[in-house]
Amino acid sequence: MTDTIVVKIGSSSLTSEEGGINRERIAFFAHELAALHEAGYQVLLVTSGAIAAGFKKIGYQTRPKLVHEKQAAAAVGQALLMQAYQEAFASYGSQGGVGVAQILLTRADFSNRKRISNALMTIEELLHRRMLPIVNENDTVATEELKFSENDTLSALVANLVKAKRLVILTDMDGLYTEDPRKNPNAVRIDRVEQISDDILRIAGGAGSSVGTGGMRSKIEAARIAMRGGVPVFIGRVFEPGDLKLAVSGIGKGTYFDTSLHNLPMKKQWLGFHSMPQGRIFVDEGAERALLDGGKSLLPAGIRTIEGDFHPGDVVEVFNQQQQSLGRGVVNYAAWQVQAVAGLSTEEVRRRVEVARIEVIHRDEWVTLRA
Ligand SMILES: Nc1ncnc2c1ncn2[C@@H]1O[C@H](COP(=O)(O)OP(=O)(O)O)[C@@H](O)[C@H]1O
Ligand SMILES: N[C@@H](CCC(=O)OP(=O)(O)O)C(=O)O
Repeated sequence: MTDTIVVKIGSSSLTSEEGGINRERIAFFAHELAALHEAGYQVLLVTSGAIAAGFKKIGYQTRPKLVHEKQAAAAVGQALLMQAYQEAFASYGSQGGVGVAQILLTRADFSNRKRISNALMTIEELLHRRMLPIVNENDTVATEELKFSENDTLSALVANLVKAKRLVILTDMDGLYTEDPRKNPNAVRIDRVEQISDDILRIAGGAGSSVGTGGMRSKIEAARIAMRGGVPVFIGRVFEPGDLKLAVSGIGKGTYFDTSLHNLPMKKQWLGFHSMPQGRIFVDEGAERALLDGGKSLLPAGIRTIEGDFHPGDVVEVFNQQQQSLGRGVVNYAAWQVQAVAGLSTEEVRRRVEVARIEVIHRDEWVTLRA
Protein backbone atom coordinates (compact mmCIF):
# COMPACT_ATOMS: atom_id res chain seq x y z
CA MET A 1 0.00 0.00 0.00
CA THR A 2 1.24 3.48 -0.83
CA ASP A 3 2.20 5.53 2.22
CA THR A 4 0.19 8.67 2.82
CA ILE A 5 1.78 11.75 4.35
CA VAL A 6 -0.27 14.65 5.70
CA VAL A 7 1.59 17.96 5.87
CA LYS A 8 0.17 20.96 7.72
CA ILE A 9 1.52 24.44 7.04
CA GLY A 10 0.62 27.28 9.39
CA SER A 11 -0.13 30.91 8.57
CA SER A 12 3.18 32.09 10.02
CA SER A 13 5.11 30.06 7.43
CA LEU A 14 3.12 31.33 4.42
CA THR A 15 2.27 34.95 5.01
CA SER A 16 4.00 38.08 6.25
CA GLU A 17 3.18 39.66 9.63
CA GLU A 18 1.62 42.64 7.78
CA GLY A 19 -0.71 40.33 5.81
CA GLY A 20 -0.60 38.95 2.28
CA ILE A 21 0.81 35.78 0.79
CA ASN A 22 4.52 35.17 0.68
CA ARG A 23 4.67 33.71 -2.84
CA GLU A 24 8.28 32.71 -2.53
CA ARG A 25 7.50 30.53 0.49
CA ILE A 26 4.43 29.03 -1.19
CA ALA A 27 6.53 28.12 -4.23
CA PHE A 28 9.15 26.61 -1.98
CA PHE A 29 6.65 24.48 -0.01
CA ALA A 30 4.81 23.44 -3.19
CA HIS A 31 8.06 22.15 -4.67
CA GLU A 32 8.93 20.30 -1.46
CA LEU A 33 5.49 18.65 -1.46
CA ALA A 34 5.67 17.88 -5.18
CA ALA A 35 9.04 16.19 -4.67
CA LEU A 36 7.48 13.98 -1.99
CA HIS A 37 4.58 13.19 -4.33
CA GLU A 38 7.04 12.37 -7.09
CA ALA A 39 8.94 10.06 -4.74
CA GLY A 40 5.77 7.92 -4.68
CA TYR A 41 3.97 9.07 -1.55
CA GLN A 42 0.33 10.06 -1.47
CA VAL A 43 0.49 13.59 -0.16
CA LEU A 44 -2.22 15.74 1.45
CA LEU A 45 -1.66 19.34 2.42
CA VAL A 46 -3.57 21.00 5.23
CA THR A 47 -2.95 24.70 4.86
CA SER A 48 -3.82 27.77 6.88
CA GLY A 49 -3.32 31.29 5.69
CA ALA A 50 -6.69 32.26 4.18
CA ILE A 51 -7.39 34.99 6.74
CA ALA A 52 -3.80 36.20 6.71
CA ALA A 53 -3.78 36.23 2.89
CA GLY A 54 -7.06 38.11 2.60
CA PHE A 55 -7.38 40.67 5.37
CA LYS A 56 -5.41 43.45 3.73
CA LYS A 57 -7.21 43.13 0.42
CA ILE A 58 -10.59 43.46 2.13
CA GLY A 59 -9.43 46.62 3.89
CA TYR A 60 -8.42 45.60 7.43
CA GLN A 61 -5.17 47.04 8.73
CA THR A 62 -4.37 44.06 10.97
CA ARG A 63 -5.64 40.49 11.28
CA PRO A 64 -9.32 40.87 12.25
CA LYS A 65 -10.52 39.66 15.63
CA LEU A 66 -14.31 39.43 15.15
CA VAL A 67 -15.63 36.15 13.77
CA HIS A 68 -17.59 37.61 10.84
CA GLU A 69 -14.58 39.72 9.82
CA LYS A 70 -12.33 36.68 9.89
CA GLN A 71 -14.84 34.77 7.80
CA ALA A 72 -14.97 37.55 5.22
CA ALA A 73 -11.18 37.83 5.13
CA ALA A 74 -10.88 34.04 4.75
CA ALA A 75 -13.38 34.04 1.85
CA VAL A 76 -11.17 36.51 0.00
CA GLY A 77 -7.90 34.92 1.08
CA GLN A 78 -8.83 31.29 0.35
CA ALA A 79 -9.15 32.04 -3.37
CA LEU A 80 -5.83 33.89 -3.36
CA LEU A 81 -4.21 31.05 -1.45
CA MET A 82 -5.46 28.37 -3.87
CA GLN A 83 -4.45 30.44 -6.85
CA ALA A 84 -0.93 30.77 -5.43
CA TYR A 85 -0.74 27.00 -4.80
CA GLN A 86 -2.12 26.16 -8.27
CA GLU A 87 0.56 28.24 -9.92
CA ALA A 88 3.34 27.00 -7.68
CA PHE A 89 2.46 23.30 -8.13
CA ALA A 90 2.04 23.75 -11.88
CA SER A 91 5.57 25.12 -12.15
CA TYR A 92 7.15 22.01 -10.61
CA GLY A 93 9.46 19.97 -12.85
CA SER A 94 9.18 19.74 -16.61
CA GLN A 95 6.02 17.56 -16.90
CA GLY A 96 3.42 20.26 -16.22
CA GLY A 97 3.63 20.00 -12.45
CA VAL A 98 1.33 18.35 -9.93
CA GLY A 99 -2.45 18.79 -10.01
CA VAL A 100 -4.14 20.05 -6.87
CA ALA A 101 -7.69 19.94 -5.48
CA GLN A 102 -9.41 22.05 -2.84
CA ILE A 103 -11.13 20.41 0.13
CA LEU A 104 -12.90 22.56 2.74
CA LEU A 105 -13.92 20.82 5.97
CA THR A 106 -15.11 21.74 9.42
CA ARG A 107 -14.40 19.81 12.55
CA ALA A 108 -18.11 19.14 12.91
CA ASP A 109 -17.98 17.19 9.63
CA PHE A 110 -15.85 14.58 11.40
CA SER A 111 -18.62 13.71 13.82
CA ASN A 112 -21.14 13.13 11.04
CA ARG A 113 -20.60 9.65 9.61
CA LYS A 114 -22.19 10.32 6.27
CA ARG A 115 -20.37 13.58 5.65
CA ILE A 116 -16.98 12.25 6.65
CA SER A 117 -17.33 9.09 4.62
CA ASN A 118 -18.16 11.29 1.62
CA ALA A 119 -15.06 13.37 2.32
CA LEU A 120 -12.92 10.25 2.58
CA MET A 121 -14.24 8.84 -0.69
CA THR A 122 -13.45 12.13 -2.44
CA ILE A 123 -9.95 12.24 -0.99
CA GLU A 124 -9.27 8.60 -1.90
CA GLU A 125 -10.37 9.16 -5.47
CA LEU A 126 -8.17 12.26 -5.75
CA LEU A 127 -5.15 10.39 -4.36
CA HIS A 128 -5.85 7.46 -6.66
CA ARG A 129 -5.79 9.91 -9.59
CA ARG A 130 -2.45 11.27 -8.27
CA MET A 131 -3.91 14.65 -7.36
CA LEU A 132 -2.73 16.49 -4.29
CA PRO A 133 -5.66 17.52 -2.04
CA ILE A 134 -5.26 20.87 -0.29
CA VAL A 135 -7.41 21.07 2.84
CA ASN A 136 -8.45 24.10 4.87
CA GLU A 137 -11.23 24.80 7.29
CA ASN A 138 -14.49 25.89 5.73
CA ASP A 139 -14.28 29.23 7.50
CA THR A 140 -17.60 30.54 6.19
CA VAL A 141 -19.55 28.06 8.31
CA ALA A 142 -17.06 27.13 11.01
CA THR A 143 -17.75 29.74 13.66
CA GLU A 144 -16.77 27.72 16.70
CA GLU A 145 -13.44 26.76 15.14
CA LEU A 146 -12.71 30.30 14.10
CA LYS A 147 -12.75 31.40 17.70
CA PHE A 148 -9.85 29.04 18.34
CA SER A 149 -8.76 29.54 14.78
CA GLU A 150 -6.16 26.94 14.20
CA ASN A 151 -5.75 24.15 11.72
CA ASP A 152 -3.57 21.90 13.84
CA THR A 153 -6.49 19.86 15.14
CA LEU A 154 -7.93 19.65 11.64
CA SER A 155 -4.65 18.21 10.36
CA ALA A 156 -4.65 15.51 13.06
CA LEU A 157 -8.24 14.56 12.22
CA VAL A 158 -7.36 14.37 8.53
CA ALA A 159 -4.24 12.28 9.27
CA ASN A 160 -6.33 9.82 11.29
CA LEU A 161 -9.01 9.73 8.61
CA VAL A 162 -6.59 8.72 5.84
CA LYS A 163 -4.49 6.52 8.20
CA ALA A 164 -1.38 8.53 7.41
CA LYS A 165 2.10 7.12 7.74
CA ARG A 166 3.12 10.41 9.35
CA LEU A 167 1.63 13.81 10.13
CA VAL A 168 4.13 16.61 9.50
CA ILE A 169 3.17 19.88 11.21
CA LEU A 170 5.32 22.69 9.87
CA THR A 171 5.79 25.97 11.63
CA ASP A 172 8.34 28.76 12.04
CA MET A 173 10.14 26.96 14.89
CA ASP A 174 12.31 23.90 14.45
CA GLY A 175 10.41 21.90 17.00
CA LEU A 176 9.24 21.96 20.58
CA TYR A 177 11.61 23.69 22.99
CA THR A 178 11.84 23.48 26.75
CA GLU A 179 10.37 27.01 26.72
CA ASP A 180 9.17 29.40 24.03
CA PRO A 181 12.48 30.37 22.34
CA ARG A 182 11.04 33.83 21.62
CA LYS A 183 10.96 34.41 25.35
CA ASN A 184 14.02 32.45 26.41
CA PRO A 185 16.83 32.15 23.84
CA ASN A 186 18.53 29.55 26.04
CA ALA A 187 15.65 27.09 25.61
CA VAL A 188 16.70 23.69 24.26
CA ARG A 189 14.92 21.65 21.61
CA ILE A 190 13.30 18.36 22.61
CA ASP A 191 14.14 15.89 19.83
CA ARG A 192 11.73 13.20 20.74
CA VAL A 193 8.55 12.82 22.75
CA GLU A 194 7.14 9.40 23.51
CA GLN A 195 4.23 10.49 25.62
CA ILE A 196 2.41 13.79 25.80
CA SER A 197 2.46 14.41 29.51
CA ASP A 198 1.10 17.44 31.35
CA ASP A 199 4.68 18.74 31.56
CA ILE A 200 4.98 18.69 27.77
CA LEU A 201 1.67 20.55 27.44
CA ARG A 202 2.81 23.11 30.01
CA ILE A 203 6.04 23.98 28.21
CA ALA A 204 4.14 24.42 24.95
CA GLY A 205 2.61 27.58 26.44
CA GLY A 206 -0.15 29.63 24.82
CA ALA A 207 -0.73 31.06 21.33
CA GLY A 208 2.21 32.01 19.12
CA SER A 209 2.91 34.61 16.45
CA SER A 210 0.59 37.45 15.45
CA VAL A 211 -0.42 35.86 12.11
CA GLY A 212 -0.67 32.28 13.35
CA THR A 213 -2.95 31.58 16.24
CA GLY A 214 -2.70 28.12 17.67
CA GLY A 215 0.86 28.40 19.03
CA MET A 216 2.83 25.33 20.07
CA ARG A 217 0.11 24.22 22.46
CA SER A 218 -2.43 23.44 19.76
CA LYS A 219 0.24 21.53 17.82
CA ILE A 220 0.99 19.33 20.81
CA GLU A 221 -2.70 18.72 21.36
CA ALA A 222 -3.02 17.81 17.69
CA ALA A 223 -0.05 15.45 18.06
CA ARG A 224 -1.87 13.76 20.90
CA ILE A 225 -4.96 13.20 18.76
CA ALA A 226 -2.87 11.77 15.91
CA MET A 227 -0.81 9.53 18.20
CA ARG A 228 -3.97 8.11 19.72
CA GLY A 229 -5.04 7.29 16.18
CA GLY A 230 -1.70 5.51 15.64
CA VAL A 231 -0.16 8.22 13.45
CA PRO A 232 3.38 9.36 14.34
CA VAL A 233 3.93 13.12 14.21
CA PHE A 234 6.74 15.53 13.35
CA ILE A 235 6.57 19.18 14.41
CA GLY A 236 9.24 21.41 12.97
CA ARG A 237 10.61 23.59 10.27
CA VAL A 238 11.29 23.03 6.59
CA PHE A 239 13.49 25.77 5.26
CA GLU A 240 15.95 24.42 2.71
CA PRO A 241 15.27 22.23 -0.35
CA GLY A 242 15.11 18.58 0.69
CA ASP A 243 14.11 19.37 4.29
CA LEU A 244 10.62 17.91 3.89
CA LYS A 245 11.96 14.56 2.71
CA LEU A 246 14.32 14.54 5.69
CA ALA A 247 11.40 15.29 8.02
CA VAL A 248 9.42 12.39 6.55
CA SER A 249 12.35 10.00 6.76
CA GLY A 250 12.92 10.70 10.45
CA ILE A 251 15.88 13.07 10.45
CA GLY A 252 14.23 16.47 10.10
CA LYS A 253 14.73 19.71 11.99
CA GLY A 254 12.13 19.30 14.67
CA THR A 255 10.53 17.14 17.33
CA TYR A 256 9.28 13.62 16.68
CA PHE A 257 6.28 12.27 18.50
CA ASP A 258 6.43 8.58 17.93
CA THR A 259 3.96 5.86 18.54
CA SER A 260 6.12 3.09 17.13
CA LEU A 261 7.48 2.07 20.52
CA HIS A 262 3.99 1.18 21.67
CA ASN A 263 3.82 -1.48 18.97
CA LEU A 264 7.09 -3.11 20.00
CA PRO A 265 7.27 -6.60 21.47
CA MET A 266 7.29 -6.61 25.29
CA LYS A 267 11.04 -7.25 25.52
CA LYS A 268 11.88 -4.23 23.40
CA GLN A 269 9.33 -2.05 25.17
CA TRP A 270 11.10 -2.86 28.40
CA LEU A 271 14.46 -2.04 26.82
CA GLY A 272 13.18 1.26 25.44
CA PHE A 273 11.03 2.51 28.31
CA HIS A 274 11.89 0.86 31.58
CA SER A 275 15.48 -0.37 31.57
CA MET A 276 18.17 1.52 33.53
CA PRO A 277 21.22 2.10 31.29
CA GLN A 278 24.52 1.44 33.03
CA GLY A 279 26.67 3.30 30.53
CA ARG A 280 26.84 5.42 27.39
CA ILE A 281 28.46 4.54 24.07
CA PHE A 282 29.21 7.26 21.52
CA VAL A 283 29.35 6.10 17.90
CA ASP A 284 30.44 7.53 14.54
CA GLU A 285 28.17 8.33 11.59
CA GLY A 286 28.61 4.95 9.91
CA ALA A 287 27.47 3.11 13.02
CA GLU A 288 24.58 5.56 13.46
CA ARG A 289 23.35 4.76 9.96
CA ALA A 290 23.83 1.03 10.47
CA LEU A 291 21.76 1.11 13.66
CA LEU A 292 19.02 3.47 12.52
CA ASP A 293 18.56 2.66 8.85
CA GLY A 294 20.28 -0.65 8.30
CA GLY A 295 18.83 -2.70 11.14
CA LYS A 296 22.40 -3.86 11.85
CA SER A 297 24.31 -4.75 15.02
CA LEU A 298 26.82 -2.41 16.65
CA LEU A 299 30.42 -3.46 15.97
CA PRO A 300 33.53 -2.10 17.73
CA ALA A 301 34.70 -0.34 14.53
CA GLY A 302 31.96 2.32 14.84
CA ILE A 303 32.56 3.16 18.50
CA ARG A 304 34.37 6.37 19.44
CA THR A 305 34.14 6.72 23.23
CA ILE A 306 32.30 5.31 26.21
CA GLU A 307 31.18 6.42 29.67
CA GLY A 308 30.27 4.35 32.73
CA ASP A 309 31.22 0.95 34.08
CA PHE A 310 29.06 -1.74 32.55
CA HIS A 311 29.29 -5.52 32.26
CA PRO A 312 28.11 -8.05 29.66
CA GLY A 313 24.31 -8.27 29.87
CA ASP A 314 23.84 -4.67 31.04
CA VAL A 315 21.80 -2.11 29.12
CA VAL A 316 23.64 0.88 27.63
CA GLU A 317 22.41 3.93 25.80
CA VAL A 318 23.99 4.79 22.44
CA PHE A 319 24.58 8.37 21.27
CA ASN A 320 25.79 9.96 18.03
CA GLN A 321 28.54 12.57 17.79
CA GLN A 322 25.94 15.33 18.29
CA GLN A 323 25.12 13.78 21.68
CA GLN A 324 21.67 12.71 20.48
CA SER A 325 20.34 9.48 21.89
CA LEU A 326 19.90 6.81 19.20
CA GLY A 327 18.61 3.96 21.30
CA ARG A 328 19.40 1.31 23.87
CA GLY A 329 20.76 -2.17 23.76
CA VAL A 330 22.16 -5.03 25.79
CA VAL A 331 25.99 -5.15 25.65
CA ASN A 332 28.07 -8.27 25.14
CA TYR A 333 31.25 -6.58 26.37
CA ALA A 334 32.45 -5.10 29.64
CA ALA A 335 33.27 -1.38 29.59
CA TRP A 336 37.02 -2.01 29.72
CA GLN A 337 36.79 -4.37 26.75
CA VAL A 338 34.92 -1.81 24.63
CA GLN A 339 37.51 0.76 25.65
CA ALA A 340 40.28 -1.57 24.44
CA VAL A 341 38.78 -2.25 21.01
CA ALA A 342 36.86 0.93 20.11
CA GLY A 343 37.42 1.81 16.45
CA LEU A 344 39.15 -1.47 15.58
CA SER A 345 38.33 -3.94 12.84
CA THR A 346 36.69 -7.25 13.71
CA GLU A 347 39.90 -9.12 13.00
CA GLU A 348 41.89 -6.90 15.34
CA VAL A 349 39.21 -7.22 18.03
CA ARG A 350 39.44 -11.02 17.99
CA ARG A 351 43.17 -10.74 18.62
CA ARG A 352 42.79 -8.41 21.60
CA VAL A 353 39.81 -9.55 23.68
CA GLU A 354 37.90 -12.69 24.38
CA VAL A 355 34.17 -12.09 24.10
CA ALA A 356 31.15 -14.34 23.61
CA ARG A 357 29.96 -12.44 20.52
CA ILE A 358 31.76 -10.05 18.23
CA GLU A 359 28.85 -7.56 18.17
CA VAL A 360 29.01 -5.08 21.02
CA ILE A 361 25.20 -4.89 20.77
CA HIS A 362 23.37 -7.48 18.68
CA ARG A 363 20.47 -6.11 16.63
CA ASP A 364 18.02 -8.46 18.38
CA GLU A 365 18.95 -6.79 21.65
CA TRP A 366 18.60 -3.23 20.35
CA VAL A 367 15.76 -0.73 20.30
CA THR A 368 15.88 2.52 18.34
CA LEU A 369 14.67 5.57 20.24
CA ARG A 370 14.92 7.97 17.31
CA ALA A 371 12.29 7.90 14.55
N1 LIG B 1 7.92 25.47 23.94
C1 LIG B 1 7.86 26.05 22.71
N2 LIG B 1 8.69 25.61 21.72
C2 LIG B 1 8.64 26.17 20.47
N3 LIG B 1 7.79 27.17 20.14
C3 LIG B 1 6.94 27.64 21.06
C4 LIG B 1 6.93 27.09 22.40
N4 LIG B 1 5.97 27.74 23.10
C5 LIG B 1 5.40 28.63 22.27
N5 LIG B 1 5.97 28.61 21.04
C6 LIG B 1 5.58 29.47 19.92
O1 LIG B 1 4.74 28.82 18.98
C7 LIG B 1 4.87 29.50 17.72
C8 LIG B 1 4.30 28.69 16.58
O2 LIG B 1 2.89 28.78 16.59
P1 LIG B 1 2.02 29.62 15.53
O3 LIG B 1 2.54 31.00 15.44
O4 LIG B 1 0.59 29.42 15.87
O5 LIG B 1 2.41 28.86 14.20
P2 LIG B 1 1.67 28.40 12.90
O6 LIG B 1 1.10 29.60 12.26
O7 LIG B 1 2.82 27.80 12.14
O8 LIG B 1 0.63 27.39 13.28
C9 LIG B 1 6.37 29.75 17.64
O9 LIG B 1 6.70 30.81 16.81
C10 LIG B 1 6.77 29.99 19.11
O10 LIG B 1 6.94 31.36 19.41
N1 LIG C 1 -8.55 28.52 8.53
C1 LIG C 1 -8.04 29.84 8.85
C2 LIG C 1 -7.37 29.97 10.22
C3 LIG C 1 -6.24 29.05 10.46
C4 LIG C 1 -5.04 29.60 11.26
O1 LIG C 1 -4.74 30.77 11.39
O2 LIG C 1 -4.34 28.58 11.71
P1 LIG C 1 -2.78 28.40 12.13
O3 LIG C 1 -1.91 29.29 11.32
O4 LIG C 1 -2.61 26.97 11.82
O5 LIG C 1 -2.72 28.65 13.61
C5 LIG C 1 -7.12 30.35 7.73
O6 LIG C 1 -6.86 29.67 6.76
O7 LIG C 1 -6.72 31.51 7.84
